[in-house]
Amino acid sequence: MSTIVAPSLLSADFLNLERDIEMLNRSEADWIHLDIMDGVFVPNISFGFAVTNLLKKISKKPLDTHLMIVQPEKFIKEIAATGTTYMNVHFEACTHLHRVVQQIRDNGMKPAVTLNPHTPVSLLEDIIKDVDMVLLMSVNPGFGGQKFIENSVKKVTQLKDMILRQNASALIQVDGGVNLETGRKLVDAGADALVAGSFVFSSENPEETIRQLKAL
Ligand SMILES: O=C(CO)[C@H](O)[C@H](O)COP(=O)(O)O
Ligand SMILES: [Fe+2]
Repeated sequence: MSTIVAPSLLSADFLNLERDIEMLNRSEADWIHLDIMDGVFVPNISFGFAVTNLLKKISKKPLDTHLMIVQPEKFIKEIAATGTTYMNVHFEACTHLHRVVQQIRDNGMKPAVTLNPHTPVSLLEDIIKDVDMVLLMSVNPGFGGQKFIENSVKKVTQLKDMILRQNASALIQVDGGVNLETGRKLVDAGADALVAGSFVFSSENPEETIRQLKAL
């Protein structure tokens, strides 16, 4: 299976969003990654439902929504209405993660849990069989274009071991500072899906960059 590639819209040109979505539609990208930030969980605010509700009209790719917000359970119905496939909630933002995961599934979406760089993979032992994907942050969430944290490669290996040991089926996704060099290390360690923002959108030929990431 080739690597799943989910370009992050955070680095797109917001004055030409339709043009960039059409480029992603033409490309080999598997999903479109949407970064929603609230200015509380992370020190930045990105875009909200006004944008995501328009995207479903023109995106031909499944949506992968990464919620960097406190109390994500408050917005499950609104997120479901955006037509997203994956709803990624942060482990650090959910007191009752098991309940949130169930509610996401009950609302027709695939639940995914996201870990900050400092959160140990071992904390997923009792939830791994209930989620469809784990998103490991390889930068501190909040901004695109940051430097990859090398310790993330070790976390992919640890997570892969846990998934195999428990006979679980969760995909491993990594987000932050992904390029061909860091992507190679992550895929070799067991990553199934890569998110890439600045590397894709600041390249001269984003479609070719997506193709190269998929070939890793
Ligand atoms: O979740 C995110 C930021 O919090 C983004 O998905 C991520 O940073 C992508 O940007 P880049 O590939 O430029 O690091
Ligand atoms: Fe993200």
